[in-house]
Amino acid sequence: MDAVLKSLMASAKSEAESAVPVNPARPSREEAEAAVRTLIAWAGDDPEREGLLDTPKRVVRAYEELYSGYRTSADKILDRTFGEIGNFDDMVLVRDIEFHSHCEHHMVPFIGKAHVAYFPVERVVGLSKIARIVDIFARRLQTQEHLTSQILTAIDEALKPRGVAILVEAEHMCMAMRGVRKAGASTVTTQFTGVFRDDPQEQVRFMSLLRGMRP
Ligand SMILES: Nc1nc2c(ncn2[C@@H]2O[C@H](COP(=O)(O)OP(=O)(O)OP(=O)(O)O)[C@@H](O)[C@H]2O)c(=O)[nH]1
Ligand SMILES: [Zn+2]
Repeated sequence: MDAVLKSLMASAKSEAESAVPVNPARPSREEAEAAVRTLIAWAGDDPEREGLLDTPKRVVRAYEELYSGYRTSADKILDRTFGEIGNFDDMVLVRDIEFHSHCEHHMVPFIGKAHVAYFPVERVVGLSKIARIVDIFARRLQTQEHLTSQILTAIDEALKPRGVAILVEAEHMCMAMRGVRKAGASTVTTQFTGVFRDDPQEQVRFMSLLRGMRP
């Protein structure tokens, strides 16, 4: 295997875990565009025809956005917290955080919603930051399980709350558009820490709040 590719793969692995992803072996934009031209030709079309001439540029720009999570640190997002919460010591739940990610097996989208709850200790984080954390990890190559645990761990480590609960539901296009072709099948993953893990009653409350009071 080519050395650049090898080091790319090694750094991509460490990036997925680290707070500030760094990839010293990142290919140039021109190399990325050339790779898109190769894939177009391999699919069977002519990359030189008019309609496809600008496509490699567009695809690389789209990748910049879809995979922007490799260049953002979850720690930075969560480092601003607010202390004026009075006597509040109960669950904060952010429901229905929609996300788009790409499965690391086929690089096709999986699309769904994340629901995240935590029990703050003295300080809370801005609600939008929970959604930003979901986006950071969603905008990487993922499995749904890894996405679920990365979001949970980032919140758990940064806020040190009494507990974190997460439920992710998604439809995987690799199952809908190709392979087994089961459109409409959804995958649900959950993970709990602290009081959510230790107290089944809190898991029940989390699940009922997810279902309850829908507009
Ligand atoms: N656990 C898990 N599996 C996933 C996820 N996204 C895709 N997959 C599965 O990854 C598996 C890859 O299986 P392979 O047998 O290596 O690849 P494949 O021959 O393309 O598999 P098929 O999709 O069954 O055609 C498939 O079963 C996918 O459904 C995910 O987020 N989590
Ligand atoms: Zn897949």
